[in-house]
Amino acid sequence: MSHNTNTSIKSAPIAESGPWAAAGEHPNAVTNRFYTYECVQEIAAFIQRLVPAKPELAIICGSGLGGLADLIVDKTVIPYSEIPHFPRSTVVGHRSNLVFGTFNGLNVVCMQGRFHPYEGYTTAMCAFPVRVMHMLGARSLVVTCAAGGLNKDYSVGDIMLIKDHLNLPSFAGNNPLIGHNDERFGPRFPPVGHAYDRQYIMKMKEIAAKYNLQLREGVYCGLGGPCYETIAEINMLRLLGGDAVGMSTVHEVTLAAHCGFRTLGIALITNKCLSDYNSTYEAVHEDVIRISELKADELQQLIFDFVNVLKNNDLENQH
Ligand SMILES: O=P(O)(O)O[C@H]1O[C@H](CO)[C@@H](O)[C@H]1O
Ligand code: HPA
Repeated sequence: MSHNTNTSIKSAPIAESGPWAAAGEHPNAVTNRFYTYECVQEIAAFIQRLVPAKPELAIICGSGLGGLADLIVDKTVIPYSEIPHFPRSTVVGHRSNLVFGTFNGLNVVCMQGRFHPYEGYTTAMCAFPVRVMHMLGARSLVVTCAAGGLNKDYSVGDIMLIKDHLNLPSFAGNNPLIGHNDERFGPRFPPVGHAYDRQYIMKMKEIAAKYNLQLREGVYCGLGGPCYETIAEINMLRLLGGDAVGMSTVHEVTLAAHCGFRTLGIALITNKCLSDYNSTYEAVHEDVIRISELKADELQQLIFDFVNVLKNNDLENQH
């Protein structure tokens, strides 16, 4: 009896790679769950051979917001599939390219497509490109995402600057920094209370004011997904102080804070989170993409102008 059980486990190494990986059919068929410092170095060296110019700003594009990368000039586009050890984006609205070039005159690296835990990647795998971009030389990060509006004052299409986050997977022991800490990346116990740079937030508000645009400022709740929230969960997140909810960003910003990035987080409110049991509305990804694409120009303009702040070094406490 026990012999048979062992035999069947051996022939289907689920813990290693999953049955789909054995068949080689699933895009997430990855077995390496951790990226060592040496692995990040290998990836950075590979990229540097293709793109010698040092990026100063890293940008991560959220769902439906990848059009920003198309505005980069003198571009080098490296598909994730051509970068050693890189995962692939599998979600509609996320392309799978690392794009280098200049944006408003500044050297940038842009993730045109991100990775989410619900795609089957660990949070460490989802976030590790942040370390690659840091190793390439970037010290400022702009993270964008689509999010549901928990705050009842918010409307669809609002742009929310993220002032803080609730990393809910981390509450359940799912933090990208779990495991061996390589001090070359950052400290074992990193502070994250100021993960979202206050000066960047203030500068972005000033920029928006020039366009008579009122930006929201709030707390982003990061969940694992892929289900949108139940009504009870929406009510709970509101009680916890959440203003917007999504399935990304928090693990990326955690690694960014760990390695010392200054980060600006921008959430586009693509749908309202309704807590009325009589309402028939449900969030759907098609709406998320549609609203993101509708508002992309506005967001791109704000980030374009924000680059002037970085170029002119128009900041205090630059570290
Ligand atoms: O956070 P981004 O990648 O913008 O995407 C958001 O949109 C998807 C749900 O519609 C989820 O992946 C959620 O996190
Ligand atoms: N919930 C979670 N993630 C999201 C949502 C939402 O309502 N909208 C866009 N991404």
